[in-house]
Amino acid sequence: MNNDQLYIGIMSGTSLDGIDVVLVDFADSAPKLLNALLLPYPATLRAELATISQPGANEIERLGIIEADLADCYAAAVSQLLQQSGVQASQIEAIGCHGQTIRHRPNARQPFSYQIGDMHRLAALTGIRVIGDFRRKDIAFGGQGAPLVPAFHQAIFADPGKGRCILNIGGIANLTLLLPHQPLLGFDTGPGNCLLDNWVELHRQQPYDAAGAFAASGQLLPDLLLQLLSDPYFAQTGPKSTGREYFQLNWLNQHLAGRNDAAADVQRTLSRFSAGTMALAISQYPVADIFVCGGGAFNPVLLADLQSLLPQCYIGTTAELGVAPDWVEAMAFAWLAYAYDMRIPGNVPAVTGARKAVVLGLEFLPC
Ligand SMILES: Nc1ncnc2c1ncn2[C@@H]1O[C@H](COP(=O)(O)OP(=O)(O)OP(=O)(O)O)[C@@H](O)[C@H]1O
Ligand SMILES: CC(=O)N[C@H]1[C@@H]2OC[C@@H](O2)[C@@H](O)[C@@H]1O[C@H](C)C(=O)O
Repeated sequence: MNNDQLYIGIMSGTSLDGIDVVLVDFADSAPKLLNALLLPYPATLRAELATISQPGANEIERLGIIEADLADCYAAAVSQLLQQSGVQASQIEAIGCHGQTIRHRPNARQPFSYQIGDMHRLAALTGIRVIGDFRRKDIAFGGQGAPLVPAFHQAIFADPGKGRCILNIGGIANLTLLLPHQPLLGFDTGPGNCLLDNWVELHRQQPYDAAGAFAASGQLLPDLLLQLLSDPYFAQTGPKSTGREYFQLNWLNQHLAGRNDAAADVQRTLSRFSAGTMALAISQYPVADIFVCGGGAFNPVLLADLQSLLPQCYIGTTAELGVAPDWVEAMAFAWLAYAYDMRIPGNVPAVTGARKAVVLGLEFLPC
């Protein structure tokens, strides 16, 4: 008899670097990560996604094509994962697929968050049931629709003895506060890598600042730093969430207007700024240990800035808790699919601001 409870999680985040896909077994009380891979986006699709993430012409026509292209890429990632795992599609209970966020407007007159990718097509191509559309139900119940990973972080990373923070540094950074005898909390702190990526792409034609080398070559600009930190988002208390459509080059250029700084100095300052916004948020809570996940875990300049601002905290990565930082978010979406099947609520009202905890997601069948 086979007691496996195999789920696939697919995350394609705000950095637009590609598709993280993981195979997870939920048969035991601790979820087991069996296999994982990153499929980079083809350059043309990445460019299309970056364009459609901002208002532009002919959007509906372009969207239809991009949704199908995305499903094809997700299906290719699933196929590679199954092949390298020696597992058949028929052995998988379901795929939990986040989709690609192209707009997140939780505070609009009519709030919405839009994740694209044709989930019907993904189900048809893989022959596997897909659970998608995780954010809109939380918004329907008055929530921000994000962040959604705190419930999963609590399920696998909670420590009954010590105040723990799980800090995901993706394009946008979000944290989960696992504090003994206190309710689960979490929110988006603001930019993680997104402005660093934008700036290094503009000035060095690189998709990201590998190991923070460009930032390390510059000098901190304290007046610019103070100005960036004055954005009202950072003074707001949670529930709160944000997106790349807000923290992007236009936002930065407004702050740089009338200045003539060296590009490396701006990069140095952006690193300290991202770390500063995270440190400001964490310092409000009794946190002893911080475990970082997401691509920011591979930026030693960013992590050193964070450590210098929070000298009282231990800072490590989730690898120390048994999950490599690259795969935590995709695992969370495998878990959300599992939670859908088990009728476990995926949102946390104290985190998103929703009126109630609800089972998240929508099912797409391959038959
Ligand atoms: N070796 C490295 N050096 C510096 N930065 C890195 C390195 N590897 C990854 N990164 C950063 O991590 C980013 C990717 O992170 P990640 O995949 O966690 O983001 P995401 O999931 O797309 O975003 P989000 O969590 O906001 O949805 C890259 O764009 C880059 O900025
Ligand atoms: C709208 C959206 O896609 N938000 C993402 C983004 O990336 C990080 C941060 O902003 C977080 O709020 C969220 O992703 C994670 C997976 C979440 O929902 O918990």
